[in-house]
Amino acid sequence: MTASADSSAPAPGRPGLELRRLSVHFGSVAALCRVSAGLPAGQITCVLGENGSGKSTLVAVLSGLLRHDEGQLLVGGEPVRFRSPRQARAAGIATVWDDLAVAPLLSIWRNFFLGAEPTRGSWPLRRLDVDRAREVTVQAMARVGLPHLDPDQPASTLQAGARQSLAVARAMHFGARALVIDEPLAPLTVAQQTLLLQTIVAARTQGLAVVLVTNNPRYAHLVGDRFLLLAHGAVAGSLTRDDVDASDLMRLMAGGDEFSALTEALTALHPQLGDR
Ligand SMILES: Nc1ncnc2c1ncn2[C@@H]1O[C@H](COP(=O)(O)OP(=O)(O)OP(=O)(O)O)[C@@H](O)[C@H]1O
Repeated sequence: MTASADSSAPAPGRPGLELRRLSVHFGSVAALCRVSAGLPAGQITCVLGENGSGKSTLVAVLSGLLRHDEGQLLVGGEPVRFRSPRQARAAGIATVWDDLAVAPLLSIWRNFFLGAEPTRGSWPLRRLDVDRAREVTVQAMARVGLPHLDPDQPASTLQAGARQSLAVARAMHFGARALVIDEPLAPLTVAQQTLLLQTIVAARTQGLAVVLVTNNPRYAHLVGDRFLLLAHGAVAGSLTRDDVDASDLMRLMAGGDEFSALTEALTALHPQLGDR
């Protein structure tokens, strides 16, 4: 499997997420200002923008760390306002953080289940089904591009990229409807990036709504189906893969006036686009 976008039809999934005129303020600063966007199931939506454009704020809202103060976040068509990350997870939104919370000394399979281990037998003789846990972990990791993994290795032996894959495999196994990935800040090797992209594509193929926050347009263009461009907390463009190529995205990301001018030019070229 390559890291390029997979054109095969995604598996039918549950409805994705939608933002409707969603705003978040910090005092007088509008970190997000009336942002409307669909984040559909079975598609990878890349959120792009300069520093301070509102990307982290969007991740915080989706993952339940921050509450929006105006507008709506719809999950499967239902408006929600999360009070905690636990509520976001319960609604099926899995967030993969850069500084991923893995328990480094625990085995990979322990990290995979973290409190949801399979058991066998019935009470009072119920006990952990370690063989099953190992088997499920190996299968789930293979689905995201890491076959033949030793599930007994400590999670600390996984490299960056593979640690994100573990979190994604876990989210897919436990039935998440959406996956939010904040691009790793640490530089990844080409192999690590390829693995992460494979993992993201696997989640899309399983029908999850994938939201990938990145500063890297080339990276985004490799896998993205849709591109949500933020500038100063507002939507500066909402484009599909057919509307832009990698160099358009790169120029859009170049910043400042060029960013706005090119967004306007692209929007004019595609009158059906704009603030969707
Ligand atoms: N806790 C906060 N208190 C006050 N202002 C904040 C807070 N968090 C973010 N902001 C402001 O909200 C705006 C959006 O910030 P945000 O961190 O979401 O942008 P970003 O696109 O993620 O930037 P970066 O790529 O640098 O992380 C910025 O103007 C920022 O200064």
